[in-house]
Amino acid sequence: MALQINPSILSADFSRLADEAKAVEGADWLHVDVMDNHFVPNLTLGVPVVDSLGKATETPLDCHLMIDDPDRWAPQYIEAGAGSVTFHVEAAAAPVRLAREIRAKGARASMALKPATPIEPYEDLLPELDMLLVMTVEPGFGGQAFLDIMLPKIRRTRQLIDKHGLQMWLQVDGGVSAATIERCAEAGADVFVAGSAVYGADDPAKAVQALRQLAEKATGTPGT
Ligand SMILES: O=C(CO)[C@@H](O)[C@H](O)COP(=O)(O)O
Repeated sequence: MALQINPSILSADFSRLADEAKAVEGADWLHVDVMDNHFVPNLTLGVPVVDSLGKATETPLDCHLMIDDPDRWAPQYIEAGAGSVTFHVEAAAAPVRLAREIRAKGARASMALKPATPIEPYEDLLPELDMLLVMTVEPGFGGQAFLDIMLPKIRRTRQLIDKHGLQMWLQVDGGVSAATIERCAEAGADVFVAGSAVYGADDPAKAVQALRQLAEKATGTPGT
């Protein structure tokens, strides 16, 4: 299991996005939070910004769609350069069809669960996915406190992935920091999104390295 750290640009300075993306080169993916002010009560960015960001950095883009109607919009994010597209199961009309379409267009297909959405009803969908995202805050804003009560869901998701012998990744997002990443890693997460813990640090690249070391220490696993 390779551990990955994905800085979230939600906590970056939006007036200098290209520089902020370059500041974390060496991270595995750049996490891009797309919010529409309908699925979540916040508005961030859309397809044209993803298109520009992809041209400004070598780091692949991990686009997290916190939007209504991802079935309609996801393909446009792939065309704009996203290497991984996460849709929320609570918003998707046809999650299996959407995951297959994302893969067919050449991106990694990922599905997210809000804190109150259980994993168990979606066990049979796991083989259709390259990553499952367990939200560890209510989606919508950076800088929120990590929800400890999500640790059992992370553990149960890891057990289901292993039970089916899948190679898919298990991502956590929200409140991930030096204080919480080890618990997430011990519970079985292998992809860690961190916004304020990276962009709130004096040196974002060093913060990425420090988080990686903590996750590796917790699992005894070398990262990528
Ligand atoms: O999706 C979201 C919030 O909805 C996240 O990606 C946040 O951007 C993470 O920020 P921190 O909690 O790490 O500050």
